[in-house]
Amino acid sequence: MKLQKGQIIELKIEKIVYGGEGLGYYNNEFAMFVPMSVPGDILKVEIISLKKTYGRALIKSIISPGEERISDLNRLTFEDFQGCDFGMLNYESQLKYKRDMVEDVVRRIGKNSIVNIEETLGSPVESNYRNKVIEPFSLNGNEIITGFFKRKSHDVFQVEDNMLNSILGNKIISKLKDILNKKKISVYDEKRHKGLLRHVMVRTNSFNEAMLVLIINDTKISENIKEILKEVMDNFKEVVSVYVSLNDRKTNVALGNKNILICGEKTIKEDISGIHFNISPTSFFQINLEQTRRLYELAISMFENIENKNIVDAYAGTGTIGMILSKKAKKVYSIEIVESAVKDGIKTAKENKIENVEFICGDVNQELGKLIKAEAIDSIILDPPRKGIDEESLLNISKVGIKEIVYISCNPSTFARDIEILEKEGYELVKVKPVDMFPQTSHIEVVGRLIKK
Ligand SMILES: C[S@@+](CC[C@H](N)C(=O)[O-])C[C@H]1O[C@@H](n2cnc3c(N)ncnc32)[C@H](O)[C@@H]1O
Repeated sequence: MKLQKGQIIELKIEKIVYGGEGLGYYNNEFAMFVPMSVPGDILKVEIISLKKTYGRALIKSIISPGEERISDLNRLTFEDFQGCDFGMLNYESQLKYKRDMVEDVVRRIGKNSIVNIEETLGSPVESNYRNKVIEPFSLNGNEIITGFFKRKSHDVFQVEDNMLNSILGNKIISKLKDILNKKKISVYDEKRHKGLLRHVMVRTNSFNEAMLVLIINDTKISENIKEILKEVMDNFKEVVSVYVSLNDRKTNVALGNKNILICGEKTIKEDISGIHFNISPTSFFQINLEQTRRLYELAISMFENIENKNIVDAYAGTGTIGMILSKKAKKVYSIEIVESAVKDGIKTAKENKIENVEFICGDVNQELGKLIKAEAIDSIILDPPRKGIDEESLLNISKVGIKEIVYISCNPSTFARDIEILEKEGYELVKVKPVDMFPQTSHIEVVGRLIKK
């Protein structure tokens, strides 16, 4: 029988593939990918798309659950459980499949069949770990809501007490929504490019403090909006910093170019390794604090010896790794493209009396080549965004013969691609450790050590 979109079929899930979806074969031959499914599941699924050789389907009901499925089946909405596309798996299995995904890309894309992929380092905190929450506004009838975009769409679904967000973040957003609903503020409609409320962002820290950023489609801030934000601040002594971000562009990027402090502090603080870091609204900061401490410790332990070494921290963010390294290294050069992050880093270095870190504000693709030609660099740590590293930068590192590289990546595919380039240049990948920064999701961080042969 020819399959059709909308058809409901029975399917047994065989495995989880890279990207996190389950895979089953209809009639033992036609590949069907199913989000939030678990190997061993026998399911009723509805086909939502069909290609020549494969299709995608959503779970309608579970006939018999796979062994690794969590017992609380009621928690699941089947399509996308609170943005937790691995929320249906028990935690141990999440770690196992994440390791397998890293192995898959290192072997397939990185063409490395030798290196041992270690077990995933699990997170000590499995829920409510996000110290940054950013949610789009939407309307449900007349009610202002915030939440998640449905898969492959811009429709928003609301989640009460989201299980990834910090608990304080959830409370602040909930209060803000109450006030906005009372005041009947308009919500941004991206098709018409009209309406005010675009996103809300809340950063929280380990001192139980919060930064609130309201992102609006406007070029100025009305008194009404200022009053609303002050009311939120009056309700939460934890809120130490309030911003409005003006974003009147037609864009998917949440934060605008102008971020205006309404009240409180310019930055929120966080402590890692006894250093108090400063974080502005637009600066990158790792979202799972407890696991970040372990990630940094692991990455730094992968250097053979940092004492008296000159080290580059490329893609430095607010300078976290570089400043921890600077406790033992001779000198650290931190390269970062976002100006606010560099400013935060310079402020942190000053406040913590760190004098052997030099910040370079610019694009790694240009600045790294210049720096390593000018200075004798012993080692480098790379922590790029998802798209990975420009090939020219990798070739530059190799040309000057830097002996050891520690590479942190939040995207194993681009990590594997870059590793292959470095291996062709005479580097050997000697250690790979997946680190779970994002429990309940299929995202996985990976740290690798490379040495020049
Ligand atoms: C994954 S974050 C890592 C930040 C930092 N190492 C940390 O752990 O907080 C990547 C950083 O690279 C920066 N970035 C992205 N593209 C860049 C480029 N071409 N040159 C320099 N920095 C870049 C981003 O702004 C972000 O701060």
